[in-house]
Amino acid sequence: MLMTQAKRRNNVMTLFGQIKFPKLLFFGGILLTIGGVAFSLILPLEVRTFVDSFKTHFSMRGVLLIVAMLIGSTVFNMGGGYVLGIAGQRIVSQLRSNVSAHIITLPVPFFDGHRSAEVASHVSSDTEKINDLISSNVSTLVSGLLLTIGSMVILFTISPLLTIIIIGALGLMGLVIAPISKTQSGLYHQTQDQLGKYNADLQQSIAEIRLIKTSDAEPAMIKILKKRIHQLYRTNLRITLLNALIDPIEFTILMGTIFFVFIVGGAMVSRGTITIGTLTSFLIYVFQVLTPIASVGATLTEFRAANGAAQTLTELFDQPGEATTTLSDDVPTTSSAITFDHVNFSYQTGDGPTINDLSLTIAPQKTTAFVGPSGGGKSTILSLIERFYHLDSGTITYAGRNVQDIPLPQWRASISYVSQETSMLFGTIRDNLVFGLTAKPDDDTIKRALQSAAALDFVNDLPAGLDTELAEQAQNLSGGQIQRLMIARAFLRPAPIIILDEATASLDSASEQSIEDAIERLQQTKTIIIVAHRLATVKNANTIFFIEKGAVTGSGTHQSLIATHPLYRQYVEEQLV
Ligand SMILES: Nc1ncnc2c1ncn2[C@@H]1O[C@H](COP(=O)(O)OP(=O)(O)OP(=O)(O)O)[C@@H](O)[C@H]1O
Repeated sequence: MLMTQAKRRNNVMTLFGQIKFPKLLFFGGILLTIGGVAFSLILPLEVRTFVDSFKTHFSMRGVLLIVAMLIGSTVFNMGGGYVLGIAGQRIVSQLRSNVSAHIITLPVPFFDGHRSAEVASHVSSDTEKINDLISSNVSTLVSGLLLTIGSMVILFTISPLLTIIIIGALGLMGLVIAPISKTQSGLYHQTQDQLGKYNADLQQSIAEIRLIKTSDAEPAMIKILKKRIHQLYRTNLRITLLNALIDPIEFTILMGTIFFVFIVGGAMVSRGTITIGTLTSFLIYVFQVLTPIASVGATLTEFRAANGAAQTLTELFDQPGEATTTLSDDVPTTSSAITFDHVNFSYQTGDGPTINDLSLTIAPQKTTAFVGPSGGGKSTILSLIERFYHLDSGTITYAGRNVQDIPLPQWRASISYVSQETSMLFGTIRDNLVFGLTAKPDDDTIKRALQSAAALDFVNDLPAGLDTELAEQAQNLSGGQIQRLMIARAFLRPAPIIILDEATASLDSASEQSIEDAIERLQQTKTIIIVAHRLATVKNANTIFFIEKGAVTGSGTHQSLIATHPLYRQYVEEQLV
């Protein structure tokens, strides 16, 4: 299951609360279906008159009336099905767009706890299940229900005894099918989860294909995938078994009932209680009632499948998203100090605190660096500045104002973030450089940013320049080239704070030097925050904080730390800085 807590409620109806329900289309479709049902209900009465007229004459008028009713019922049912289908598509497309938008607003901790491909698989396949339900099954259910009620009323006026036989058959059908359909529903939910896990593993293996090959892990990965496929196969086998049971059971009950009605009805005809026409019309009603009732089992199963799918989607909607107020002009343009005041923070993994009573000030229009042993909490400090996580206690202030009080979009717009991961999207180099910018810069501005990031030369050398399409994960560029593009992207954002998290790790020394020069120029107007393992990258920083176990164990310039911090000095000696 995507989320752990299953709730007792009608998930499909809860899900409809998330959208603007297309009432006009829905009720229009139902009205047309009712029209179709009305024709189907009158038809057997006309057949009765027609059959009974055989004794005296052959009624051509009767034939024409029956044909007209058949056409009427077909046209109305088609119209009803089509209009309800449109309503279904509207609902599903709204659901898809709402759930996609909601996922994008979910906070970072949600993604720490869920595999992205699993979530994506749920969203696409679960909405498809709702689509199946609305576009095909709602009209079947509505017409089946109306036809059954209408037919039963008419049947009762024709022959209460025969009607009781049919009610008995219906009860039997319900008793047999209800438990099967309930089991099927649970199994459908299970397959959705298993499919999600299989998709996640498959996507991960494709994304990490180089790692798999270099680790000689093909057999192990194939084994994992086969295990997932086997689980899915076993669940689907159980569904297949239940499907195989349902149809013959329904057919036997249907045929048995018709045979029984024939016997009892035949006896009534021979005694003269009813006419042959009445028996014929009765049998047509029986078909009309039992056929939808037989498919009610399948429809209910589909409804349960959709309900299972809807459960995952409602749970997804229940996850609170981050505030996404629209960006106003209130974006800070000048730099101010960022101050951590007794900040404590732990990840939800329960591994204890990652940041311990951290107090420090990042000076405006200066370069501040964080260094220290791996796992010490440097990237976490950056995530806290970005407000990816909530603090356990303490405050982070900007210009004396608690950053929690600054609207999130405004705060994020104040920061250009270059992460350790090579974050490039599909599209051209230009698309990637201007990603997220509301005012699209012209080519000259883009080229200046590329120049500052020491990326202009290689972009110019590409066959299509700025319009070069990037492969998945930008595999057609080198690690250093991607990093330079990410830095250029940060330079293009009009943000007063620039965060570089190991952003220059894969650069050659010439590129690194030109980026250091660019940073020095930027520092006149912006606050630069750098995390780096290579001390050569940070030795010119105005302040360096040495972070160990989530706390500052030393701070100052490169020279002062060499003098005061033995571990820093040891790093310097090891790295020959
Ligand atoms: N998303 C996360 N969920 C749970 N724990 C995390 C998460 N990110 C980091 N941690 C843990 O928090 C601790 C600090 O990690 P962090 O990445 O901040 O360290 P770092 O100093 O930046 O390390 P490095 O220099 O290796 O990048 C580590 O123990 C890490 O395992």
